[in-house]
Amino acid sequence: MKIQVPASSANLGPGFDSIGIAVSMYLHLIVVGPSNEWRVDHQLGNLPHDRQNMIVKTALKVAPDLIPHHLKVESAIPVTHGLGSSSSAIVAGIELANQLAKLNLSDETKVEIASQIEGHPDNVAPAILGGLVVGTEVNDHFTAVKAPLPPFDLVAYIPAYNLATKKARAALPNELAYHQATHASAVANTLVAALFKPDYAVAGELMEADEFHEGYRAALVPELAKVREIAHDHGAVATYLSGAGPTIMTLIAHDKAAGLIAALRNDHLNDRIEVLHPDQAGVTVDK
Ligand SMILES: Nc1ncnc2c1ncn2[C@@H]1O[C@H](COP(=O)(O)OP(=O)(O)OP(=O)(O)O)[C@@H](O)[C@H]1O
Ligand SMILES: N[C@@H](CCO)C(=O)O
Repeated sequence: MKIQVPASSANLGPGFDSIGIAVSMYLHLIVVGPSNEWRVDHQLGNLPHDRQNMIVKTALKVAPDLIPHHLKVESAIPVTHGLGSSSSAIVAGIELANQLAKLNLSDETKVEIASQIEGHPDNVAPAILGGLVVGTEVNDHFTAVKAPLPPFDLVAYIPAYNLATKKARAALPNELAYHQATHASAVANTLVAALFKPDYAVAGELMEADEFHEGYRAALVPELAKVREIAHDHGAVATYLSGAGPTIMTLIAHDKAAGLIAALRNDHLNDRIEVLHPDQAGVTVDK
């Protein structure tokens, strides 16, 4: 059995902790078979190979009586880079439990469980449902609503350095002044309206008008301003900090992506670049 989970790009500017899009970069979890102990083969650096691995821990949270299995993880999603690697691992763990214990979980239940574990739905909901998703917690449960799929390429500029979500969240203030909070929220509300209409000229402007997090994180990702400036010159829809960073995501028409990449290279922005597409399927299982 093979479980496929997409990476995801959260926030899209002001949609902090609530908006995210699934993208065409994948984690594959291969279930080799039952084993004496949990064993996770992977080439993802220092992550655990035993039951301490986040995928196994999540599966056991959902189905505590699962017998140990030998698993293989093949993932193109860089860890601690703002492409939702932890969410993809959590979603893989939930689906592993779902399949092995035959739980028949609904998408809504998977979103609820994953959001409870991750704390917010912006990465896990698109990783489960696919596409562009807006969600939040209210009255002790999570709600996620799918928006129209943006018809753009997503050019991911992926700096080599890691940026743990914990560190990027520590850069945020504890409080926002009332007038600032209401304005930041109004920008986000209008962005959501534009994404559902859809009106991508309006959405693009609002995606770059975040007041919740990007300003506080700018010093941690110095490339953001430069990439955004070059993207403007090449007709991009918008550039934003993907999740907690350091990946910088640019939404751009397919026929303009190559010109943007050439310009980034010309300006000595030499890090890894991936041209991604929205993933529509979310988590899938190949039995
Ligand atoms: N394939 C994986 N298997 C097991 N654990 C993983 C895997 N990928 C990520 N993790 C766990 O998730 C942690 C990284 O989570 P973190 O939230 O800091 O980064 P991210 O999810 O890549 O970025 P962001 O949330 O900003 O998109 C790792 O340190 C590890 O504990
Ligand atoms: N919304 C989250 C995404 C990473 O978990 C953040 O920006 O911190």
